[in-house]
Order: sequence, then structure tokens, then C-alpha cells
Amino acid sequence: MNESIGGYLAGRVDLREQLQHAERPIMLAVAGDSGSGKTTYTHGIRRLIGNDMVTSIALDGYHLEDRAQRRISGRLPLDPSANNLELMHQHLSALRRGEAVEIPIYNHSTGCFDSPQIVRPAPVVVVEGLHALYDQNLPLFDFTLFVDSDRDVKWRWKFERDVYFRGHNPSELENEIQRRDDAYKQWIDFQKTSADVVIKIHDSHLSALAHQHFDGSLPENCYHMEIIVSPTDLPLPALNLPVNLNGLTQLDAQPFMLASVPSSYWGRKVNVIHVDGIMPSEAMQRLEDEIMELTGISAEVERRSLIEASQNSTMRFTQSLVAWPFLGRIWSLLAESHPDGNEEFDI
Ligand SMILES: Nc1ncnc2c1ncn2[C@@H]1O[C@H](COP(=O)(O)OP(=O)(O)OP(=O)(O)O)[C@@H](O)[C@H]1O
Ligand SMILES: O=C(CO)[C@H](O)[C@H](O)COP(=O)(O)O
Repeated sequence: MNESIGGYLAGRVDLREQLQHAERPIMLAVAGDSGSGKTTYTHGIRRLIGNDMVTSIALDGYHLEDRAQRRISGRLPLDPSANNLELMHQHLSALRRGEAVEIPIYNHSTGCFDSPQIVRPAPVVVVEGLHALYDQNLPLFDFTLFVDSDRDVKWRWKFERDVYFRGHNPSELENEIQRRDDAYKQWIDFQKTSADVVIKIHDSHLSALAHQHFDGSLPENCYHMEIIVSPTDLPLPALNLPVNLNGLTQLDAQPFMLASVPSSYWGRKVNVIHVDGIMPSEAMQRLEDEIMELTGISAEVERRSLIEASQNSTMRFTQSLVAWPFLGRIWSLLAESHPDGNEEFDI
């Protein structure tokens, strides 16, 4: 497989074209707590492959109770027995076979279930949910992610979003958030041990690295992110990140850190990529251009990049770091079946 991916990429095959002719969809699963950033951190995948190539499924539709029923029963949605995991598995299996499925929909604005919706799988299916990486589902996925935000960060995001956009009562939410801590440890957290990539998000560490006094200024939404990836020997193409070294010594130098640390994580060898501060936006743009060049979807992507220009460059960088090993997995699946990249592939 490793030799063939080089030949495959050398053939400069249009990734989108190949995915459209695939026998079955590529299945990506993202697990993590509510408000941890699952949708946010898979955004790079949508951006770099094209939204039209991706179907997203939220597993919240498989809750057995709506918000009002949960208020009475006292059950939390994190409890696996409060979800129809069997139906979820059947539906995910059908999607993997490329079949359309009528999936249940939970509406967070109303706290009620909407009518089920027919979902036809696009070439890439992104499955997001609390229990996405439960054992029975793992064989269905080609790539798995777990988003592991620090408690304080996660609850800050969740509280703000749930109160302003999901109509939650602040004091009820405060109560629920306390109760969710133990449930998270019991039923959700362990899924990180089987994920291909784990994203950890903490408040920025940069000021702690300063001598005597931190003199920089960090924007409000500045985080220290760790991307934990299993090292690969896939001969993926070089990706260059041009950083202007001169910029590091200028008066207006912005605080930024990038580090790669080989480590162990739950008995596995991993590389931990640390990102913190403000990534220079030209460097980010050049990196995205390189990825776009490789995936051959530039026109499509450029249009969307404009729409997303408001996102900060460090966030986009992290999204690309998450998307890159996923693209590597797709390339290796394609190469495995058709090293010359010319025929319909059968994965
Ligand atoms: N890096 C970030 N900076 C600022 N806000 C963020 C960041 N990541 C996520 N958020 C905010 O946190 C909230 C939750 O993020 P997101 O929707 O990605 O989480 P989720 O895990 O998909 O949530 P759920 O499963 O509950 O729908 C959003 O309002 C989002 O804007
Ligand atoms: O853990 C969750 C997954 O997102 C939500 O709390 C669950 O889906 C219920 O939603 P809501 O709190 O909006 O009623």
C-alpha cells in the first residue's frame, strides 16, 4: 500500500472525481461531548473536500427522550441507555453500504424531535455524536476523531451557545452541567482511546512561557490545541509552512507556537502537535493553497474560503491539521485499490 500511494499521487488524480465514483462512501466519525467543538474542528474537511461532497449526520436524533421528557426522567443524553444505539448502528451500516436512510432528527432549538429525514450518503459521510465511537460502530468507520476540550473551555462554549441559540434556561443548564461531569467520565471520555486523531483544547499557555511578564496580546478566542496523531509511514507529499523568521524579531511580533512531541498515549505511539497563539495568516493561506493544489479542488474551495475569512487563522490551521491525516487515509484507500488512479475504486 505504501508504495502505491506515491504512484497514486504522482498520477495527480482528481480526488473529488475519484470519490464520486467510489463504490461506497468514506465514513468519518467524530465523538466528543456536547459543545466540545466537533462541528467546528471538522470544518477543514468540509472546506478542503467541498461541502457538496459531504453528508453530515448528527446522532442526537437517536436520543430516546426529548428535553421535556428528560426533565421528568432525570436521565442524561450521555447515558447510552437513553439512546437507540441499535437503530443507530443499523442506519450507519446502511449508509456505509451507500443506501439512503430515514434518520431521526432532534431539534435543539425546540428541544423536540422533528420529522425524520431521508439522507442519501454523499461520497464522504461525517457522523458526529456523543457515542459515535462505541465499539459496535468502529468497524464501520474509515477514520475516527475525538474532540477532548478542557472542562472549562467546553462549558463556556456550551453555556453561551445553549442559552443564546438553543433556548436553555441558564440556571437549569448550570445544574445539568454539574451532573454531566461524572456521566462524561463514565460514558463518553473512554472513546478517545480508539480514535485515529484526538484534539485537545485548553486555554492558551503562551503567557506562562513568558519571562517575568507576558507582554504580548492574545485575542479572546485563543487556545492551546493539541492534535494527537498516530505517526504514519505513508509517503504523503511534502506540505510547506512558510514562516517569515524576520517576523519573529520585529517589534510587532505576534505570539505563536508550533511544536511536535513524540509521545505515548494510552499505550500507543503518537505525535502530539501543539499549536498556540496567532498563526501568521499568510502562512496559513499558503498552506491551504498547497493542500488545495494537491486535492485539485481550488476553485470550489477558494469561494468558500472567502465566506470563512472571519475565522481566525490558528483555527483554520488546526482544521487543516485535522483534515490532512484524513486526506492521507482517503489517498491510501484509493491507492490500495487502484494504484494508477484511473479506474473506479472498490474500497
Ligand atoms: N476554537 C473555538 N473558538 C471559539 N468558539 C468555539 C471554538 N470551537 C468551538 N467554539 C464554539 O463552541 C460551540 C460548540 O462548538 P461545536 O458546535 O463545534 O460543538 P459540537 O461538539 O459540534 O456541539 P454539539 O454536539 O452539542 O452540537 C459553538 O458555538 C462554537 O462557536
Ligand atoms: O449532549 C447533547 C449532545 O449534543 C445534548 O445535550 C443533547 O443532544 C440534548 O440536546 P439539548 O440539550 O439541546 O436538549
